[in-house]
Amino acid sequence: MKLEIAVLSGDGIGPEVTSQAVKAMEAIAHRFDHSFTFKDALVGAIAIEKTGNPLPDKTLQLCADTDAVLFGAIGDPKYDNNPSAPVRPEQGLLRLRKELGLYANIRPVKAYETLLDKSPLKRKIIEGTDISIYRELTGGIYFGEKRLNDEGTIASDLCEYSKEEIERISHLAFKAAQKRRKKLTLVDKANVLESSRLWRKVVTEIATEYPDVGLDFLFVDNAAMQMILNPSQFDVILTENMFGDIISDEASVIGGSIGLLASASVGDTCCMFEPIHGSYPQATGKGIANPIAAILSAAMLLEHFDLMDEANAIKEAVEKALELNITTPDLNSLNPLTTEKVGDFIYDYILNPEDSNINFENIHVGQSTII
Ligand SMILES: NC(=O)c1ccc[n+]([C@@H]2O[C@H](COP(=O)([O-])OP(=O)(O)OC[C@H]3O[C@@H](n4cnc5c(N)ncnc54)[C@H](O)[C@@H]3O)[C@@H](O)[C@H]2O)c1
Ligand SMILES: CC(C)[C@H](C(=O)O)[C@@H](O)C(=O)O
Ligand SMILES: [Mg+2]
Repeated sequence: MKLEIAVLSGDGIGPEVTSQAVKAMEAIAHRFDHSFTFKDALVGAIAIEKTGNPLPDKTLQLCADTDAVLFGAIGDPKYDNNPSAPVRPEQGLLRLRKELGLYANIRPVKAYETLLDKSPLKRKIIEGTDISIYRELTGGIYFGEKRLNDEGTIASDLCEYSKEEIERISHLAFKAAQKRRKKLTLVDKANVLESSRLWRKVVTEIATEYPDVGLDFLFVDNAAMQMILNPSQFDVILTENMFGDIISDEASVIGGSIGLLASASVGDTCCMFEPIHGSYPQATGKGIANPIAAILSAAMLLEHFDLMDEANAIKEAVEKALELNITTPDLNSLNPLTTEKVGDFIYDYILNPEDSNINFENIHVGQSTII
């Protein structure tokens, strides 16, 4: 298959982890005889620095013209520490999602067998956890009208949803549940918010079209607690934009690191694949960022194009790396590897999964001098 992919590495650790994802895709192209072309473009703080715009027209055009977007991360303390900065890197990401119509953000959360003892949560609580979070991505409080009065003393962000916005992602979530364990949990705040009451009404109506899927509801505050107390009860979680942002970072604790959580953002015509983490500025250039979230985002890209064997080849390489403890310091404080070395191992394993010559011992040599 021929695919043209826009690569938006962004800021902080974005370029370090995205280059490992590109590398994994190059190994896939080689092994399965595909032609993947990668085209770099600016986004985020680096784009502001170079062009004054967090999402230059050229970048947006490239994303619209290519088959898929591989996104790294955006964000810089320069803007985080200056609340009144007139232009912000995050605006680039939000506009990109909106302009490409990426209304559904799918965030898988999994407790890997080999990492059960690395999570701060107890093994018996997280064992078997396999959740797919469907986060609405182009509506809600993120995109509602924002106001600040002239005195700068009163501010508001409008949380608005239309029936159509709720319907389109709900159908995707129900269809996903049908292929999984047939359970869908709507996470909302319907005891307080009018917008959540509309979500409940619309989702309840749509549920009649999917009689094989069990639907339940959970208030977001309770959901936050259940995620830690009993995460394996969840199958598909459907939720609005901000609740999905928050509970997915929380859910990343189950797997052991946010550096493992990938995502796919899809709409009717475009698609983008991004780790759920941010630009982790403290780690920039240190080689300590976990590249697996970015690499698994590339696997989600392949799945999107029905390249299932290819996606599985990436997932198997990742699982092998985790099994052999070939991981960055977030998962391996004693004998960590650099971002690049983890990427190298995954690259080699994709190319030669059967090759017993991949020297697992050597890969750890000299680590203390690298990190
Ligand atoms: N999609 C995105 O581009 C995105 C997402 C979240 C935050 N941000 C931006 O990133 C900047 C920093 O935000 P933040 O510190 O709140 O969130 P962050 O996700 O960048 O980092 C939070 C913590 O998560 C851990 N972490 C994150 N990525 C990791 C990785 N690959 N490997 C290992 N550990 C990892 C680190 O412990 C880090 O301190 C901000 O400017 C924010 O707006 C961007
Ligand atoms: C950086 C920010 C705008 C973004 C979001 O809130 O969607 C991030 O937290 C994410 O999860 O992708
Ligand atoms: Mg987030």
